[in-house]
Amino acid sequence: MDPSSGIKSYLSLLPSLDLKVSVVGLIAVPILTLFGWLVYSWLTSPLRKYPGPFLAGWTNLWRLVLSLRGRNYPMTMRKLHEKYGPVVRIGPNLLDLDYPELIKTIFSTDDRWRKTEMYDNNNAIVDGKNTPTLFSATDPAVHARMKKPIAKYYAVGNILSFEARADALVKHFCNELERRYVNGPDGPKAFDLSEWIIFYAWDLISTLTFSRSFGYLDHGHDFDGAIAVTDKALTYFIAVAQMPFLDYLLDKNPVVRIGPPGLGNTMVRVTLEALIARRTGQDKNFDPAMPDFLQNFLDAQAATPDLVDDTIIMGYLLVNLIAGADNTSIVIRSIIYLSLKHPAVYRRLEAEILAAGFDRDKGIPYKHARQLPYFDAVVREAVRAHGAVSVALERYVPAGGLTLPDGSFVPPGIAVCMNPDVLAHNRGIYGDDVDEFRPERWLQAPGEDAETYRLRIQKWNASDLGFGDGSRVCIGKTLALLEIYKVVATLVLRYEMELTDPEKVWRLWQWSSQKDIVVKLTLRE
Ligand code: HEM
Repeated sequence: MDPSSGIKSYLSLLPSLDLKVSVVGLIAVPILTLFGWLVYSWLTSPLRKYPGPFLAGWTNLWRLVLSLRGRNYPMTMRKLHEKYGPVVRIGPNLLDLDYPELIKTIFSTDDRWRKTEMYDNNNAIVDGKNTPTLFSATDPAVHARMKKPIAKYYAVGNILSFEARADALVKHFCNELERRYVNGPDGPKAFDLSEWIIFYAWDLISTLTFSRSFGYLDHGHDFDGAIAVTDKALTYFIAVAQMPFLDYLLDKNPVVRIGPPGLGNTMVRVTLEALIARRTGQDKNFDPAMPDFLQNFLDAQAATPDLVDDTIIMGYLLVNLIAGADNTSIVIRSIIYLSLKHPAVYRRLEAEILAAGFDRDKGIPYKHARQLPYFDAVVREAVRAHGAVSVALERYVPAGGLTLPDGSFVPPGIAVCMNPDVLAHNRGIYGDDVDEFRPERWLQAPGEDAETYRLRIQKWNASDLGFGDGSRVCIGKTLALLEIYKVVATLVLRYEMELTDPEKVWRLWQWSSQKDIVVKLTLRE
Protein backbone atom coordinates (compact mmCIF):
# COMPACT_ATOMS: atom_id res chain seq x y z
CA MET A 1 0.00 0.00 0.00
CA ASP A 2 1.17 3.52 -0.78
CA PRO A 3 2.21 4.95 2.62
CA SER A 4 1.09 8.43 1.60
CA SER A 5 -2.44 7.23 0.78
CA GLY A 6 -3.54 7.73 4.42
CA ILE A 7 -2.41 11.33 4.39
CA LYS A 8 -3.98 11.90 0.95
CA SER A 9 -7.31 10.52 2.01
CA TYR A 10 -7.15 12.63 5.18
CA LEU A 11 -6.43 15.77 3.15
CA SER A 12 -9.29 14.95 0.80
CA LEU A 13 -11.62 15.30 3.77
CA LEU A 14 -10.54 18.89 4.30
CA PRO A 15 -13.00 21.36 2.83
CA SER A 16 -10.76 23.74 0.84
CA LEU A 17 -7.39 24.02 -0.82
CA ASP A 18 -6.45 26.89 1.53
CA LEU A 19 -7.05 24.74 4.55
CA LYS A 20 -5.05 21.91 2.97
CA VAL A 21 -2.16 24.26 2.42
CA SER A 22 -2.39 25.50 6.02
CA VAL A 23 -2.36 21.98 7.45
CA VAL A 24 0.60 20.97 5.32
CA GLY A 25 2.32 24.20 6.38
CA LEU A 26 1.59 23.54 10.03
CA ILE A 27 3.33 20.19 9.78
CA ALA A 28 6.12 21.13 7.42
CA VAL A 29 7.25 24.43 8.94
CA PRO A 30 8.25 23.07 12.39
CA ILE A 31 9.95 20.07 10.77
CA LEU A 32 11.90 22.24 8.35
CA THR A 33 12.75 24.73 11.12
CA LEU A 34 14.02 21.93 13.34
CA PHE A 35 16.02 20.48 10.47
CA GLY A 36 17.43 23.89 9.57
CA TRP A 37 18.35 24.55 13.18
CA LEU A 38 20.09 21.16 13.42
CA VAL A 39 22.06 21.80 10.24
CA TYR A 40 22.97 25.32 11.39
CA SER A 41 24.08 24.05 14.84
CA TRP A 42 26.09 21.28 13.27
CA LEU A 43 27.81 23.58 10.77
CA THR A 44 28.64 26.28 13.31
CA SER A 45 29.57 24.07 16.28
CA PRO A 46 33.13 24.58 17.53
CA LEU A 47 33.18 20.80 18.11
CA ARG A 48 32.86 19.99 14.39
CA LYS A 49 36.57 19.43 14.13
CA TYR A 50 36.54 16.54 16.63
CA PRO A 51 35.96 12.97 15.50
CA GLY A 52 33.16 10.75 16.70
CA PRO A 53 30.13 8.80 15.53
CA PHE A 54 28.29 10.79 12.86
CA LEU A 55 24.96 10.87 14.68
CA ALA A 56 26.56 12.06 17.92
CA GLY A 57 27.28 15.43 16.34
CA TRP A 58 23.55 15.92 15.69
CA THR A 59 21.72 14.50 18.66
CA ASN A 60 22.14 12.83 22.05
CA LEU A 61 19.52 10.29 20.99
CA TRP A 62 22.18 7.85 19.84
CA ARG A 63 23.73 7.89 23.34
CA LEU A 64 20.31 7.38 24.90
CA VAL A 65 19.69 4.34 22.72
CA LEU A 66 23.19 3.03 23.43
CA SER A 67 22.73 3.53 27.17
CA LEU A 68 19.66 1.33 27.09
CA ARG A 69 21.82 -1.45 25.68
CA GLY A 70 23.59 -1.82 29.04
CA ARG A 71 27.15 -3.09 28.99
CA ASN A 72 27.51 -2.09 25.35
CA TYR A 73 27.82 1.54 26.42
CA PRO A 74 31.16 1.39 28.29
CA MET A 75 32.54 -1.11 25.79
CA THR A 76 31.54 1.16 22.90
CA MET A 77 33.21 4.13 24.60
CA ARG A 78 36.46 2.19 24.92
CA LYS A 79 36.26 1.16 21.26
CA LEU A 80 35.51 4.72 20.13
CA HIS A 81 38.69 5.92 21.84
CA GLU A 82 40.67 3.10 20.23
CA LYS A 83 39.31 4.21 16.87
CA TYR A 84 39.40 8.01 17.16
CA GLY A 85 42.03 8.71 19.84
CA PRO A 86 41.85 10.67 23.09
CA VAL A 87 39.08 13.11 22.06
CA VAL A 88 35.73 11.79 20.90
CA ARG A 89 32.66 13.90 20.27
CA ILE A 90 29.87 11.91 21.88
CA GLY A 91 27.16 14.57 21.79
CA PRO A 92 26.39 17.80 19.95
CA ASN A 93 27.89 19.71 22.92
CA LEU A 94 29.92 16.98 24.62
CA LEU A 95 33.51 15.74 24.27
CA ASP A 96 34.70 12.56 25.95
CA LEU A 97 38.38 12.89 26.88
CA ASP A 98 40.88 10.14 27.50
CA TYR A 99 43.60 12.46 28.79
CA PRO A 100 44.55 11.33 32.31
CA GLU A 101 46.85 14.35 32.56
CA LEU A 102 43.75 16.59 32.54
CA ILE A 103 42.09 15.01 35.58
CA LYS A 104 43.60 17.51 37.99
CA THR A 105 42.41 20.38 35.78
CA ILE A 106 38.86 19.26 35.13
CA PHE A 107 38.21 17.55 38.47
CA SER A 108 39.89 20.34 40.36
CA THR A 109 39.35 21.74 43.80
CA ASP A 110 38.61 25.29 42.65
CA ASP A 111 34.92 24.78 41.83
CA ARG A 112 35.10 26.51 38.45
CA TRP A 113 34.29 23.26 36.63
CA ARG A 114 30.58 22.87 37.31
CA LYS A 115 28.76 19.56 37.07
CA THR A 116 26.33 19.51 34.15
CA GLU A 117 22.56 18.94 34.20
CA MET A 118 23.12 15.19 33.96
CA TYR A 119 23.39 15.25 37.77
CA ASP A 120 20.02 16.98 38.31
CA ASN A 121 18.34 13.65 37.68
CA ASN A 122 19.74 12.44 40.98
CA ASN A 123 18.00 15.17 42.97
CA ALA A 124 15.72 13.72 45.60
CA ILE A 125 12.04 14.58 45.78
CA VAL A 126 11.52 15.40 49.44
CA ASP A 127 8.12 16.69 50.51
CA GLY A 128 7.28 17.27 46.84
CA LYS A 129 10.34 19.48 46.41
CA ASN A 130 13.09 18.83 43.87
CA THR A 131 16.07 18.75 46.26
CA PRO A 132 19.73 18.69 45.25
CA THR A 133 21.92 16.35 47.26
CA LEU A 134 25.61 16.37 48.05
CA PHE A 135 26.13 14.23 44.95
CA SER A 136 23.77 16.00 42.56
CA ALA A 137 24.19 19.67 43.47
CA THR A 138 25.57 21.49 40.43
CA ASP A 139 25.91 24.91 42.07
CA PRO A 140 29.32 24.97 43.80
CA ALA A 141 28.07 27.31 46.53
CA VAL A 142 25.13 25.01 47.36
CA HIS A 143 27.48 22.02 47.34
CA ALA A 144 30.03 23.69 49.61
CA ARG A 145 27.31 24.68 52.10
CA MET A 146 26.07 21.09 52.20
CA LYS A 147 29.45 19.46 52.49
CA LYS A 148 31.08 21.66 55.12
CA PRO A 149 29.06 20.56 58.17
CA ILE A 150 29.45 16.83 57.53
CA ALA A 151 32.75 16.23 55.69
CA LYS A 152 34.48 15.28 58.94
CA TYR A 153 32.12 12.36 59.50
CA TYR A 154 33.51 10.62 56.41
CA ALA A 155 37.13 11.07 57.43
CA VAL A 156 39.11 8.03 58.54
CA GLY A 157 38.78 8.77 62.27
CA ASN A 158 34.98 8.72 62.27
CA ILE A 159 34.75 5.80 59.86
CA LEU A 160 37.00 3.74 62.15
CA SER A 161 34.59 4.43 65.00
CA PHE A 162 32.06 2.35 63.01
CA GLU A 163 34.36 -0.67 62.92
CA ALA A 164 32.71 -2.66 65.72
CA ARG A 165 29.35 -2.35 63.98
CA ALA A 166 30.81 -3.36 60.66
CA ASP A 167 32.47 -6.38 62.30
CA ALA A 168 29.15 -7.44 63.83
CA LEU A 169 27.50 -7.22 60.42
CA VAL A 170 30.25 -9.19 58.68
CA LYS A 171 29.79 -11.86 61.36
CA HIS A 172 26.06 -11.90 60.72
CA PHE A 173 26.75 -12.24 56.99
CA CYS A 174 28.98 -15.28 57.62
CA ASN A 175 26.48 -16.83 60.04
CA GLU A 176 23.73 -16.60 57.43
CA LEU A 177 25.93 -18.08 54.71
CA GLU A 178 27.05 -20.90 57.00
CA ARG A 179 23.52 -21.69 58.17
CA ARG A 180 22.19 -21.86 54.63
CA TYR A 181 25.04 -22.99 52.42
CA VAL A 182 28.03 -24.24 54.40
CA ASN A 183 26.97 -26.32 57.40
CA GLY A 184 23.97 -28.16 55.96
CA PRO A 185 23.58 -31.93 56.52
CA ASP A 186 24.59 -32.57 52.90
CA GLY A 187 27.71 -30.44 53.09
CA PRO A 188 28.42 -27.20 51.25
CA LYS A 189 25.79 -26.05 48.77
CA ALA A 190 26.39 -23.87 45.72
CA PHE A 191 24.83 -20.41 45.80
CA ASP A 192 25.01 -17.11 43.95
CA LEU A 193 27.38 -14.93 45.97
CA SER A 194 26.66 -11.90 43.78
CA GLU A 195 23.26 -11.28 45.36
CA TRP A 196 24.49 -11.91 48.91
CA ILE A 197 27.04 -9.19 48.44
CA ILE A 198 24.38 -6.60 47.74
CA PHE A 199 22.44 -7.84 50.80
CA TYR A 200 25.60 -7.29 52.84
CA ALA A 201 26.20 -3.81 51.41
CA TRP A 202 22.62 -2.64 51.95
CA ASP A 203 22.36 -4.01 55.49
CA LEU A 204 25.69 -2.53 56.45
CA ILE A 205 25.06 0.95 55.06
CA SER A 206 21.59 1.11 56.65
CA THR A 207 23.04 -0.04 59.99
CA LEU A 208 25.75 2.60 59.89
CA THR A 209 23.36 5.26 58.62
CA PHE A 210 20.46 4.90 61.05
CA SER A 211 21.16 1.89 63.28
CA ARG A 212 18.66 -0.39 61.64
CA SER A 213 19.44 -3.02 59.13
CA PHE A 214 17.21 -3.34 56.08
CA GLY A 215 17.11 -7.07 56.88
CA TYR A 216 18.18 -8.60 53.56
CA LEU A 217 20.66 -10.95 55.25
CA ASP A 218 17.92 -12.22 57.56
CA HIS A 219 15.49 -12.79 54.72
CA GLY A 220 18.07 -14.02 52.22
CA HIS A 221 16.25 -12.33 49.35
CA ASP A 222 14.94 -8.96 48.16
CA PHE A 223 11.91 -9.41 50.41
CA ASP A 224 10.49 -5.88 50.03
CA GLY A 225 11.43 -5.40 46.37
CA ALA A 226 13.51 -2.29 47.19
CA ILE A 227 16.66 -3.69 45.58
CA ALA A 228 14.75 -4.33 42.37
CA VAL A 229 13.33 -0.80 42.51
CA THR A 230 16.82 0.63 42.99
CA ASP A 231 18.06 -1.39 40.02
CA LYS A 232 15.32 0.12 37.90
CA ALA A 233 16.17 3.56 39.26
CA LEU A 234 19.80 3.14 38.23
CA THR A 235 18.85 2.03 34.75
CA TYR A 236 16.58 5.04 34.50
CA PHE A 237 19.17 7.52 35.83
CA ILE A 238 21.80 6.26 33.42
CA ALA A 239 19.41 6.63 30.50
CA VAL A 240 18.10 10.11 31.31
CA ALA A 241 21.64 11.29 32.08
CA GLN A 242 22.18 11.16 28.30
CA MET A 243 19.26 13.55 27.68
CA PRO A 244 18.61 15.28 31.01
CA PHE A 245 15.48 17.15 29.90
CA LEU A 246 13.69 13.79 29.71
CA ASP A 247 13.75 13.60 33.50
CA TYR A 248 11.72 16.82 33.67
CA LEU A 249 9.14 15.25 31.38
CA LEU A 250 9.04 11.92 33.19
CA ASP A 251 10.04 11.68 36.86
CA LYS A 252 10.16 15.36 37.80
CA ASN A 253 7.28 16.60 35.66
CA PRO A 254 5.76 19.44 37.76
CA VAL A 255 2.29 19.03 36.23
CA VAL A 256 1.83 15.28 36.21
CA ARG A 257 4.49 12.74 37.05
CA ILE A 258 4.63 10.27 34.19
CA GLY A 259 7.09 7.77 35.54
CA PRO A 260 8.91 5.51 35.94
CA PRO A 261 6.92 3.95 38.78
CA GLY A 262 7.84 4.51 42.40
CA LEU A 263 11.48 5.45 42.00
CA GLY A 264 13.09 6.40 45.29
CA ASN A 265 9.79 6.25 47.18
CA THR A 266 10.76 3.28 49.30
CA MET A 267 14.04 4.88 50.31
CA VAL A 268 12.39 8.22 51.09
CA ARG A 269 9.74 6.50 53.23
CA VAL A 270 12.22 4.36 55.19
CA THR A 271 14.54 7.32 55.68
CA LEU A 272 11.76 9.62 56.83
CA GLU A 273 10.51 7.00 59.30
CA ALA A 274 14.01 6.65 60.74
CA LEU A 275 14.38 10.42 61.11
CA ILE A 276 10.99 10.83 62.80
CA ALA A 277 11.63 7.89 65.14
CA ARG A 278 14.94 9.37 66.20
CA ARG A 279 13.54 12.84 66.75
CA THR A 280 10.61 11.60 68.80
CA GLY A 281 12.79 9.34 70.96
CA GLN A 282 11.06 6.22 69.59
CA ASP A 283 14.12 4.75 67.94
CA LYS A 284 14.60 1.51 69.85
CA ASN A 285 17.59 0.46 67.76
CA PHE A 286 19.73 3.47 68.51
CA ASP A 287 22.42 3.16 71.17
CA PRO A 288 23.88 6.60 71.98
CA ALA A 289 27.13 4.86 72.91
CA MET A 290 27.42 3.82 69.24
CA PRO A 291 26.68 6.91 67.14
CA ASP A 292 25.62 6.47 63.54
CA PHE A 293 25.54 8.85 60.57
CA LEU A 294 22.05 10.06 61.50
CA GLN A 295 23.34 11.09 64.90
CA ASN A 296 26.32 12.74 63.20
CA PHE A 297 23.98 14.70 60.91
CA LEU A 298 21.78 15.79 63.82
CA ASP A 299 24.93 16.95 65.66
CA ALA A 300 25.87 18.90 62.52
CA GLN A 301 22.42 20.49 62.55
CA ALA A 302 22.79 21.46 66.20
CA ALA A 303 26.20 23.00 65.48
CA THR A 304 25.21 24.80 62.26
CA PRO A 305 21.41 25.21 62.18
CA ASP A 306 21.69 27.87 59.48
CA LEU A 307 23.26 25.34 57.10
CA VAL A 308 21.45 22.11 57.94
CA ASP A 309 17.68 21.86 57.90
CA ASP A 310 15.61 18.67 57.84
CA THR A 311 15.46 18.59 54.04
CA ILE A 312 19.24 18.66 53.93
CA ILE A 313 19.38 15.85 56.49
CA MET A 314 17.04 13.77 54.34
CA GLY A 315 19.37 14.42 51.40
CA TYR A 316 22.41 13.30 53.44
CA LEU A 317 20.65 10.11 54.51
CA LEU A 318 19.38 9.29 51.03
CA VAL A 319 22.76 9.81 49.38
CA ASN A 320 24.37 7.52 51.96
CA LEU A 321 21.89 4.81 51.11
CA ILE A 322 21.79 5.24 47.37
CA ALA A 323 25.31 6.34 46.36
CA GLY A 324 27.28 3.61 48.06
CA ALA A 325 25.73 0.17 48.16
CA ASP A 326 25.76 -0.66 44.46
CA ASN A 327 29.22 0.68 43.77
CA THR A 328 30.69 -1.10 46.78
CA SER A 329 29.04 -4.37 45.78
CA ILE A 330 30.39 -4.14 42.25
CA VAL A 331 33.94 -3.77 43.54
CA ILE A 332 33.61 -6.64 46.06
CA ARG A 333 32.27 -8.90 43.32
CA SER A 334 35.11 -7.91 40.98
CA ILE A 335 37.75 -8.71 43.62
CA ILE A 336 36.32 -12.12 44.44
CA TYR A 337 35.35 -13.24 40.96
CA LEU A 338 38.41 -12.00 39.11
CA SER A 339 40.73 -13.53 41.73
CA LEU A 340 38.95 -16.87 41.63
CA LYS A 341 39.07 -16.80 37.84
CA HIS A 342 42.85 -16.42 38.09
CA PRO A 343 43.86 -19.24 40.45
CA ALA A 344 47.47 -18.03 40.78
CA VAL A 345 46.18 -14.66 41.97
CA TYR A 346 43.74 -16.25 44.36
CA ARG A 347 46.38 -18.57 45.84
CA ARG A 348 48.74 -15.65 46.46
CA LEU A 349 46.00 -13.55 48.01
CA GLU A 350 44.88 -16.45 50.18
CA ALA A 351 48.46 -17.14 51.34
CA GLU A 352 48.97 -13.50 52.31
CA ILE A 353 45.70 -13.23 54.23
CA LEU A 354 46.18 -16.56 56.02
CA ALA A 355 49.72 -15.57 57.04
CA ALA A 356 48.68 -12.14 58.34
CA GLY A 357 47.82 -13.44 61.82
CA PHE A 358 44.14 -12.40 61.85
CA ASP A 359 41.93 -13.99 64.47
CA ARG A 360 39.25 -15.92 62.60
CA ASP A 361 36.65 -15.32 65.28
CA LYS A 362 37.16 -11.60 65.58
CA GLY A 363 36.64 -8.78 63.13
CA ILE A 364 39.49 -8.05 60.75
CA PRO A 365 41.06 -4.69 61.69
CA TYR A 366 40.77 -2.43 58.66
CA LYS A 367 44.14 -0.78 59.17
CA HIS A 368 45.90 -4.14 59.36
CA ALA A 369 44.15 -5.44 56.22
CA ARG A 370 45.18 -2.34 54.29
CA GLN A 371 48.83 -3.01 55.03
CA LEU A 372 48.87 -6.26 53.05
CA PRO A 373 50.58 -5.34 49.77
CA TYR A 374 49.20 -8.08 47.56
CA PHE A 375 45.67 -7.62 48.88
CA ASP A 376 46.00 -3.93 48.12
CA ALA A 377 47.24 -4.71 44.61
CA VAL A 378 44.28 -7.04 44.02
CA VAL A 379 41.79 -4.39 45.15
CA ARG A 380 43.37 -1.73 42.96
CA GLU A 381 43.51 -4.01 39.96
CA ALA A 382 39.88 -5.05 40.44
CA VAL A 383 38.81 -1.39 40.56
CA ARG A 384 40.85 -0.78 37.40
CA ALA A 385 39.84 -3.87 35.45
CA HIS A 386 36.17 -3.82 36.34
CA GLY A 387 35.35 -0.84 38.52
CA ALA A 388 31.97 0.45 39.56
CA VAL A 389 31.81 3.63 37.52
CA SER A 390 31.64 3.46 33.75
CA VAL A 391 29.52 6.57 33.37
CA ALA A 392 31.34 9.59 31.97
CA LEU A 393 31.55 12.34 34.59
CA GLU A 394 30.58 15.62 32.92
CA ARG A 395 31.76 19.15 33.64
CA TYR A 396 31.29 22.50 31.87
CA VAL A 397 34.42 24.19 30.54
CA PRO A 398 34.69 27.44 32.54
CA ALA A 399 35.55 30.97 31.39
CA GLY A 400 38.92 30.99 29.68
CA GLY A 401 38.26 27.71 27.88
CA LEU A 402 40.41 24.60 27.81
CA THR A 403 43.47 23.93 25.68
CA LEU A 404 43.80 20.21 25.05
CA PRO A 405 47.19 18.46 24.91
CA ASP A 406 46.77 18.23 21.10
CA GLY A 407 46.80 22.06 21.03
CA SER A 408 43.14 22.47 20.11
CA PHE A 409 40.97 24.90 22.05
CA VAL A 410 37.62 24.05 23.62
CA PRO A 411 35.58 27.20 24.31
CA PRO A 412 33.79 27.92 27.59
CA GLY A 413 30.30 26.47 27.96
CA ILE A 414 31.12 23.22 26.17
CA ALA A 415 30.68 20.08 28.26
CA VAL A 416 33.63 17.72 28.56
CA CYS A 417 33.62 14.40 30.34
CA MET A 418 35.92 11.65 31.46
CA ASN A 419 34.93 8.07 31.95
CA PRO A 420 36.75 6.24 34.80
CA ASP A 421 36.40 2.98 32.86
CA VAL A 422 37.97 4.44 29.71
CA LEU A 423 40.84 5.98 31.69
CA ALA A 424 41.43 2.68 33.51
CA HIS A 425 42.05 1.06 30.13
CA ASN A 426 44.44 3.70 28.82
CA ARG A 427 47.33 1.80 27.21
CA GLY A 428 49.66 4.79 27.51
CA ILE A 429 49.35 4.52 31.30
CA TYR A 430 48.96 0.84 32.07
CA GLY A 431 50.58 -0.80 29.04
CA ASP A 432 49.29 -3.03 26.30
CA ASP A 433 47.98 -5.66 28.71
CA VAL A 434 45.18 -3.37 29.98
CA ASP A 435 42.58 -6.03 29.28
CA GLU A 436 44.31 -8.54 31.56
CA PHE A 437 43.62 -8.86 35.26
CA ARG A 438 47.14 -8.66 36.66
CA PRO A 439 47.45 -7.33 40.25
CA GLU A 440 51.25 -7.66 40.03
CA ARG A 441 51.32 -4.49 37.91
CA TRP A 442 50.68 -2.51 41.13
CA LEU A 443 53.78 -3.99 42.83
CA GLN A 444 57.41 -3.10 42.28
CA ALA A 445 58.48 -4.99 39.16
CA PRO A 446 61.60 -7.15 39.15
CA GLY A 447 64.50 -4.88 38.19
CA GLU A 448 62.51 -1.69 38.86
CA ASP A 449 64.25 0.57 41.37
CA ALA A 450 62.32 2.04 44.29
CA GLU A 451 62.26 5.60 42.92
CA THR A 452 61.01 4.54 39.46
CA TYR A 453 58.32 2.47 41.13
CA ARG A 454 57.30 5.36 43.39
CA LEU A 455 56.98 7.70 40.42
CA ARG A 456 55.06 5.15 38.38
CA ILE A 457 52.49 4.60 41.12
CA GLN A 458 52.27 8.34 41.70
CA LYS A 459 51.39 8.77 38.02
CA TRP A 460 48.88 5.92 38.15
CA ASN A 461 47.25 7.41 41.26
CA ALA A 462 46.88 10.72 39.44
CA SER A 463 45.32 8.90 36.45
CA ASP A 464 42.70 7.12 38.51
CA LEU A 465 39.18 8.53 38.46
CA GLY A 466 37.52 5.47 40.03
CA PHE A 467 36.40 7.53 43.05
CA GLY A 468 36.34 10.89 41.25
CA ASP A 469 38.71 13.71 42.18
CA GLY A 470 38.94 17.30 43.37
CA SER A 471 36.17 19.04 45.26
CA ARG A 472 33.61 16.44 44.10
CA VAL A 473 35.71 13.38 45.01
CA CYS A 474 33.77 10.47 46.51
CA ILE A 475 33.08 11.35 50.12
CA GLY A 476 32.38 7.69 50.92
CA LYS A 477 35.67 6.25 49.69
CA THR A 478 37.10 5.36 53.10
CA LEU A 479 33.81 3.84 54.16
CA ALA A 480 33.62 1.82 50.95
CA LEU A 481 37.17 0.56 51.40
CA LEU A 482 36.44 -0.45 54.99
CA GLU A 483 33.42 -2.44 53.83
CA ILE A 484 35.43 -4.02 51.03
CA TYR A 485 38.60 -4.99 52.91
CA LYS A 486 36.76 -6.40 55.90
CA VAL A 487 34.39 -8.65 54.03
CA VAL A 488 36.86 -9.93 51.43
CA ALA A 489 39.52 -10.73 54.07
CA THR A 490 36.92 -12.46 56.24
CA LEU A 491 35.62 -14.63 53.41
CA VAL A 492 39.13 -15.67 52.38
CA LEU A 493 40.16 -16.32 55.99
CA ARG A 494 37.14 -18.39 56.99
CA TYR A 495 36.42 -20.39 53.87
CA GLU A 496 37.96 -22.32 51.09
CA MET A 497 36.15 -20.72 48.20
CA GLU A 498 35.65 -22.09 44.69
CA LEU A 499 33.61 -21.21 41.63
CA THR A 500 31.33 -24.18 40.96
CA ASP A 501 32.04 -23.87 37.27
CA PRO A 502 35.43 -22.19 36.72
CA GLU A 503 34.71 -21.85 32.98
CA LYS A 504 31.45 -19.99 33.45
CA VAL A 505 31.60 -16.25 32.90
CA TRP A 506 29.70 -13.86 35.15
CA ARG A 507 26.68 -12.11 33.69
CA LEU A 508 27.08 -8.37 33.28
CA TRP A 509 24.01 -6.20 33.21
CA GLN A 510 23.20 -2.53 33.38
CA TRP A 511 26.64 -1.03 32.82
CA SER A 512 28.92 -2.62 35.38
CA SER A 513 26.82 -4.74 37.70
CA GLN A 514 27.43 -8.48 37.86
CA LYS A 515 25.28 -11.53 38.44
CA ASP A 516 25.78 -15.31 38.54
CA ILE A 517 28.89 -15.73 40.65
CA VAL A 518 28.05 -19.20 41.84
CA VAL A 519 30.41 -20.48 44.53
CA LYS A 520 30.83 -23.19 47.12
CA LEU A 521 32.30 -22.34 50.52
CA THR A 522 33.91 -24.85 52.87
CA LEU A 523 34.78 -23.83 56.40
CA ARG A 524 38.54 -23.91 56.88
CA GLU A 525 39.90 -26.36 59.46
C1 HEM B 1 33.40 1.37 45.71
C2 HEM B 1 32.48 2.23 46.06
C3 HEM B 1 32.32 3.60 45.48
C4 HEM B 1 32.73 4.12 44.27
C5 HEM B 1 33.50 3.40 43.18
C6 HEM B 1 32.31 5.49 44.23
C7 HEM B 1 32.58 6.35 43.18
C8 HEM B 1 32.31 7.70 43.19
C9 HEM B 1 32.68 8.64 42.14
C10 HEM B 1 33.42 8.29 40.87
C11 HEM B 1 32.26 9.86 42.51
C12 HEM B 1 32.46 11.17 41.74
C13 HEM B 1 31.26 11.49 40.90
C14 HEM B 1 31.45 12.72 40.05
O1 HEM B 1 32.43 13.44 40.14
O2 HEM B 1 30.59 12.94 39.23
C15 HEM B 1 31.59 9.71 43.78
C16 HEM B 1 31.00 10.75 44.47
C17 HEM B 1 30.28 10.57 45.62
N1 HEM B 1 30.15 9.40 46.34
FE1 HEM B 1 30.98 7.63 45.92
N2 HEM B 1 31.63 5.79 45.37
C18 HEM B 1 31.63 4.67 46.17
C19 HEM B 1 31.08 4.54 47.43
C20 HEM B 1 30.40 5.53 48.07
C21 HEM B 1 29.81 5.41 49.39
C22 HEM B 1 29.88 4.17 50.28
C23 HEM B 1 29.20 6.61 49.64
C24 HEM B 1 28.42 7.08 50.85
C25 HEM B 1 28.19 6.42 51.91
C26 HEM B 1 29.43 7.48 48.52
C27 HEM B 1 28.97 8.76 48.41
C28 HEM B 1 29.34 9.65 47.42
C29 HEM B 1 28.95 11.06 47.41
C30 HEM B 1 28.07 11.76 48.43
C31 HEM B 1 29.54 11.63 46.29
C32 HEM B 1 29.45 13.09 45.84
C33 HEM B 1 30.51 13.85 46.59
C34 HEM B 1 30.51 15.33 46.29
O3 HEM B 1 30.12 15.73 45.18
O4 HEM B 1 30.92 16.07 47.17
N3 HEM B 1 30.16 6.79 47.59
N4 HEM B 1 31.64 8.40 44.17
